[in-house]
Amino acid sequence: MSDDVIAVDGLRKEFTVRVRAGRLRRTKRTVRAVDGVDLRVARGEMLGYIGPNGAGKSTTLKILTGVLTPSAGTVRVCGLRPVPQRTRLALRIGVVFGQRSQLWWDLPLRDSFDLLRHIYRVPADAHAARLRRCRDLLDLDAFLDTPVRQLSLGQRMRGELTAALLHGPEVLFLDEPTIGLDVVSKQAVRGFLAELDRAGDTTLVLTTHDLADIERLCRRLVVVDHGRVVHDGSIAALHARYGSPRMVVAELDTPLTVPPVLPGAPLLRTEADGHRLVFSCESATAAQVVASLAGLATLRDISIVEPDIEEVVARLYGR
Ligand SMILES: Nc1ncnc2c1ncn2[C@@H]1O[C@H](COP(=O)(O)OP(=O)(O)OP(=O)(O)O)[C@@H](O)[C@H]1O
Repeated sequence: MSDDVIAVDGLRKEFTVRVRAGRLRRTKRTVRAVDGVDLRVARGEMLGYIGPNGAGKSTTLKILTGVLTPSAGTVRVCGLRPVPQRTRLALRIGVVFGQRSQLWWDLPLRDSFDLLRHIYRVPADAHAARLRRCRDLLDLDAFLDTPVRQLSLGQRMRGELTAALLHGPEVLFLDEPTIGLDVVSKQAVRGFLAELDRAGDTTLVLTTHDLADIERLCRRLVVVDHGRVVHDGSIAALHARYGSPRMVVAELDTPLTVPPVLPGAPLLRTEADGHRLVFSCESATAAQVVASLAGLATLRDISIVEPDIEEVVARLYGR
């Protein structure tokens, strides 16, 4: 039996929207938000789900969590059909939607956690152990007794993560969990998710516009655009497929009088009055670039710059 906790085949979702057609008339138009997505996520995987605005990420997450009914295709999460088996599914998944809260606005955070324990009927010792772990890893103690409405966004997000995990879900869905957070809170959230991933018993699906989240957390990246999957694989595979070469930055003792021409590695730019040369390793390896250059100049220092994921993704979205 396969151990996929998420199995999606031929998923489509269409919305009918009314648009103005002249001063008084309105006509209907169909928006295809998800257009034939196939996806398998294995137990314990951590998946980054990214794409430009309007690509269909939130719609897909809403379908996976049973909030929206698909127009076509089959969806199984923990072996369940999300909409018809929504109540059973709720016990097995956790959801953090950056824009929406599952906490009680006027209650202290601690009371929200207590209410959730009753709603999900979590045994007291399991609840206490999970809360203990979240308190430690997310540094909650300073604001556990503060009403939710008085929390900063970063504090609230740490509370949301805890709330989503107290019933011990098998899958955690996170929609933009670091949006709007300051650097410290972002680090806290990322550190916590990395720890959850290391522990290996929770499957994580994360949508984000912050590619640093993806780089730090996800081994697997799914890129969607116009409702379709355009890449599914590692970040390294993304770089390899969309051709973003590494760069070699060479510091020279003395600038060269003629710009060097190296096979397979065009010179991108010259900096520091010719003391620094930047090459792109198009078809040459970094080692070959360094070897060729060493025959032409005295090298003081060499560094290899890995391609920037932002650039690759921007290129991919622009296609
Ligand atoms: N309830 C709705 N009614 C009509 N159209 C909708 C609805 N929800 C989403 N859409 C449309 O479906 C498409 C996909 O939207 P979705 O919110 O899934 O994208 P997204 O990838 O999450 O975008 P973002 O990164 O901006 O959050 C968009 O064109 C959006 O306008």
